[in-house]
Amino acid sequence: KDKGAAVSMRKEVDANGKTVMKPVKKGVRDFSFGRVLGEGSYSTVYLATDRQTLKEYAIKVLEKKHIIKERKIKYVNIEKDTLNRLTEHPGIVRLYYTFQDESSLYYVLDLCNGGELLGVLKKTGTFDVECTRFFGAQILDSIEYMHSRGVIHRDLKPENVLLDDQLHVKITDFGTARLLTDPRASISAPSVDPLGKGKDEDDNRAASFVGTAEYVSPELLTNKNACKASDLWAFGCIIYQLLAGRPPFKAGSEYLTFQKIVNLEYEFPAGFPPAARDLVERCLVLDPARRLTIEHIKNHEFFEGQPFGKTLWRSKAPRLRPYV
Ligand SMILES: C[C@@H](Nc1nc2c(c3cc(-c4cn[nH]c4)ccc13)C(=O)N=C/C2=C\CC1CC1)C(C)(C)C
Repeated sequence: KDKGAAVSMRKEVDANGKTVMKPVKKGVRDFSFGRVLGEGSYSTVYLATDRQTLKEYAIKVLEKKHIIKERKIKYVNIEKDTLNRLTEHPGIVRLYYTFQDESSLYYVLDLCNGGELLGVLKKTGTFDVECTRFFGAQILDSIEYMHSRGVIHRDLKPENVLLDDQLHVKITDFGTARLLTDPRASISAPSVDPLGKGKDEDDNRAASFVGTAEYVSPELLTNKNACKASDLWAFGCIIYQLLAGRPPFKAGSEYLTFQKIVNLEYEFPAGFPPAARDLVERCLVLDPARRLTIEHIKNHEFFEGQPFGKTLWRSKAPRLRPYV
């Protein structure tokens, strides 16, 4: 049964003549579908307009046949459970409702008109310190919320950071997230797991899943277990990339990229801002237990004077300027 908030109600008379209100389930016919916004490996995201309210949404469509054939049912359920867990934060793309027809599943979500952060970065090449602080603070605030709800994203990268029409951040793509069974579980370092069996509900996925090469944390490559600190490794890679215009670890093949990561082989371009350099160096630490925590990052010199929490999400985006 699809959860998700029913938005409109209708009157019905029940068996003993009493008038009762019933939620009306939205369906495909309630939307007019527009252009394709993005294509995932198992999904297509369309622009869509609600015919009653004329409100615009993004609708992610997943083909049931394809999901079953590719044995991705677990990923689909993880994504939906994650989206249903992460409901009230401005930095997380919001799931309004879901429905299905005989061929597909439909998720009705926030429309992020600014597209992917990677796309915006490619236009200016790099971001200056002010822009990097603005986007970095929002990504960090969103990671803090995810972790507080027992969610590890595991595949954070500029393609998965979307922007709304105020250029505010919306984190997306939770199919590869790891849901901690006990949300209060503070897995700050990978659980020691000598038998490599994995401990929680997604142990076989934990063992098998690896994120996008350039942003994968060393612990995921060495002992297969991602932890909350893995998202902060990715955060360090993203801060580096916003200022440098390219990720810190990039080689001709995935294998060579992995080698650079586990050997911590990267260097800063000349003129890289010193405070940002110090922050990145303290996030890109091989031992997850020694990596900066979210609290430390918020108090780091690079974010000096940067408001977090509600003020952050009300502030206007700075003009996008390259870091020259
Ligand atoms: C990362 C994702 N790309 C995208 N996912 C979403 C978009 C989105 C929008 C544009 C866009 C808008 N204007 N111009 C471009 C380009 C790519 C998008 C959106 O608006 N709302 C929710 C989305 C995703 C929700 C997520 C829970 C599944 C992939 C490539 C996987 C399809």
